[in-house]
Amino acid sequence: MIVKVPCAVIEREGKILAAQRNAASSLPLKWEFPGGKLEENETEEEGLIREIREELEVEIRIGQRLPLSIRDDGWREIQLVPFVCQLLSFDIVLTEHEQILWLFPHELDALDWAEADRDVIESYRDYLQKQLFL
Ligand SMILES: Nc1nc2c([nH]c(=O)n2[C@H]2C[C@H](O)[C@@H](COP(=O)(O)OP(=O)(O)OP(=O)(O)O)O2)c(=O)[nH]1
Repeated sequence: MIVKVPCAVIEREGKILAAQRNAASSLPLKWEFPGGKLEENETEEEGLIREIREELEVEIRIGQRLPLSIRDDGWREIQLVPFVCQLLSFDIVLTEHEQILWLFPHELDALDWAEADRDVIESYRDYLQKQLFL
């Protein structure tokens, strides 16, 4: 079974939003990019906008799609689909996460990320590097 999970690399003033999963979830207290599994007949973008509304109660604008990061759970393959995003509203309310942090790209490594997210961080840094030469 393949499970697609769009997630948001949300940028603001050069920092990125990192979110800590709650203690009762799968991957308890691991850090992740907010997002979640798609519902039936949803596009990746629709699902991501819905999940961010549910989890953070804010609106986003979706930008560049980054490469998939795949994690094999044994019984399912999680395909993390990261998108670089901007906030369109700013009053974040946490409904599911333990906490969030805004960190500069070089600070991200210090957190205990969900395994699949390490590749996302790498892809994001590659993306930033390319932006410099546009
Ligand atoms: N949203 C999100 N999920 C991630 C990331 N990295 C990562 O391995 N995952 C995993 C955790 C979950 O197993 C799945 C996302 O599922 P979800 O957020 O919609 O719901 P869930 O905790 O109820 O999922 P589940 O494992 O209980 O099925 O993807 C990430 O950066 N963001």
